[in-house]
Amino acid sequence: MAAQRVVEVPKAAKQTSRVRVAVRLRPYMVKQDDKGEGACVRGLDSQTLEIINWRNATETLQYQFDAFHDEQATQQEVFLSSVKPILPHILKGQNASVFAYGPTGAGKTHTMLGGPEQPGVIPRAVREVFNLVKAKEKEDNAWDYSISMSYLEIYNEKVLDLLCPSAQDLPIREDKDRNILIPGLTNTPLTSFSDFHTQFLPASLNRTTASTKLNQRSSRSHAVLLIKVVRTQRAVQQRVQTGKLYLVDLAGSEDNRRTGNKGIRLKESGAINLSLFTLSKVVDALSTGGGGSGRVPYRDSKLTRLLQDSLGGSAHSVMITNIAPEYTYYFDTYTALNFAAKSKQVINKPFVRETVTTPSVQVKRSREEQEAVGSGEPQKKRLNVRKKTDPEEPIAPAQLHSSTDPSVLSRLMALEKLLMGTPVKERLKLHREIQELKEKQKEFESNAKTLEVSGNATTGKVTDSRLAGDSPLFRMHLPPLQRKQTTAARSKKQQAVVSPLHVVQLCPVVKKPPTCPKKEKLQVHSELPDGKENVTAVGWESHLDKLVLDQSKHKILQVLNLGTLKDLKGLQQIGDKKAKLILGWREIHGSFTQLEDLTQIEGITTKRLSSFIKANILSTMGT
Ligand SMILES: Nc1ncnc2c1ncn2[C@@H]1O[C@H](COP(=O)(O)OP(=O)(O)OP(=O)(O)O)[C@@H](O)[C@H]1O
Repeated sequence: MAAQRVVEVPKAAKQTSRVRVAVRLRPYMVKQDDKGEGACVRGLDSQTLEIINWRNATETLQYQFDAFHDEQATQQEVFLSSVKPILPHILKGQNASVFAYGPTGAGKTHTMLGGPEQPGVIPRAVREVFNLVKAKEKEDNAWDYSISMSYLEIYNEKVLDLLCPSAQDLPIREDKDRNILIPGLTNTPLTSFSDFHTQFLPASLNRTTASTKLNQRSSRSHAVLLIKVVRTQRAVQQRVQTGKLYLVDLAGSEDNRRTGNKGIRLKESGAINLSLFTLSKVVDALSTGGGGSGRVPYRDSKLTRLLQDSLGGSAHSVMITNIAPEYTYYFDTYTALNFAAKSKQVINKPFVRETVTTPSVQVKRSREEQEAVGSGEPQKKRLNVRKKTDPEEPIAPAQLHSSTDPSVLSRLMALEKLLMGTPVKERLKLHREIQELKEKQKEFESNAKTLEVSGNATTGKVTDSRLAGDSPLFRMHLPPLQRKQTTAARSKKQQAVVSPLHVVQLCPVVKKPPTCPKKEKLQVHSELPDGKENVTAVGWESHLDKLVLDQSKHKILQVLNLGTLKDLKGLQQIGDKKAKLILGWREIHGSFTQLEDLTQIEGITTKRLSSFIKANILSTMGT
């Protein structure tokens, strides 16, 4: 019978570890922004960046992360500051993960993979793992180390083995100790870095990529490289520790109006956006302590299921959010920054994965080993008995790293969304709730400020304008970040800094006449009786600033693609029947690429569509 026991985890290893978040801004690419409007985002220092506030082009929103890498940052700098520090953990039986997140074309693959001239995080990290193992072996010969790799992609919700491309969709399983396993996935032993190179490069070519309007070689899948380090003690009573390093290049979040995706690209895009949406829900749940319900929706997509160990699980995680400076990317950048800010609240609980076996007794192989088909895994007898963790257990509340309470902010954002499509009489109620949340937020900010003053708040997210005068950032005398040739009215207030998710009244920059079109809004009815179309005045859009108009349309599209039945019914001119038809359409076709797709729904003609768009946009303005 096998003798086994889980070794007591050292106290230090039980410490929680926050997901580190770095943001990398890629250089400006003129081609992608023919209008030459300049950058909409820029760095202020090694942790802080600012982006123009879409609600008021004369203001900027400021974010602070663990690291900010500007457009000049080299691959080496990104690696040294954001990735290298977490690697030693995997030699101690802990998990680590690095994943690149961001809109399509913002530089994720460049960061993770790079090229022969500028190798990215993946080759650098693997080389470093070999260096660390070598140094350990020299320092102490009581342990044997072995390194192996697996490489897979998640494409259209299928798990495909990149080291064995003929393999079919692989299942993701969980063993009794809550370890995530992929039976049948190739696990190749590595003897040196050049060995890795030989295996990895051809496998990378198996990854699914295609050309979209925004990126000639756009990754259409999430690529996950797994480097496993197993160390075995040479003593009679063998201790075996297994550490895993996940290096993940996520597919880009996509706005199909801009990617120009159609057909198969559109289907891929639906799968990509769905899994990234689930990822954001997981992060949301983790950063708000399980959203109150204690359930983290890891199982809702293959990506999150696989990353279960890397987010809120047992790993030391680093998320590198890639962003692009061009105006065309503005809303993607804004969304990515808010997602990244949320990820900072996720707390991981690292622990050592160690087993002890008595070699004289025949050892029963663990399920993981049994399932590692053709793995060529180190042949040492070992059991991966891991300390039991419950990935769906309620999460400890996140530490206060920010002057912005994430739960309040999420709720505010959700309310804003709701407000957009709520009939006038119901808005009063929502307004009241928003007021209350604002109060709560104010209170939270003042608490955070007190913490900052006492030197505790070292990694806050957003700088409040009231703190701006004290901030070193404002001693830099940078010229205001403004869109070139903007149609926005100039305000007397220059470079004010606001908390990004404050609910501010959305008032369009009006060209002529200079008033908000409130009256027109009042003529909008909530749902038109069948057959009677409310044909609205021509040219109303010309009164609104294009940025505001685009943002409003984007918001409507978000509700159409992500909203529940209730959210959909909250939209102007959408009743129960149409809301259900929209849900049905989504089931079959995936996401709406543009609002015009609504005409594919029974009963929505072009005229009705324009009436619908107008009603919903104007109702937002009137709040
Ligand atoms: N820091 C950088 N320095 C120089 N070029 C960069 C940088 N980041 C990205 N690029 C270039 O920008 C283009 C798009 O980058 P990349 O393919 O890495 O984007 P991506 O985020 O992986 O996109 P997708 O999600 O569509 O795969 C590439 O030509 C890449 O070489």
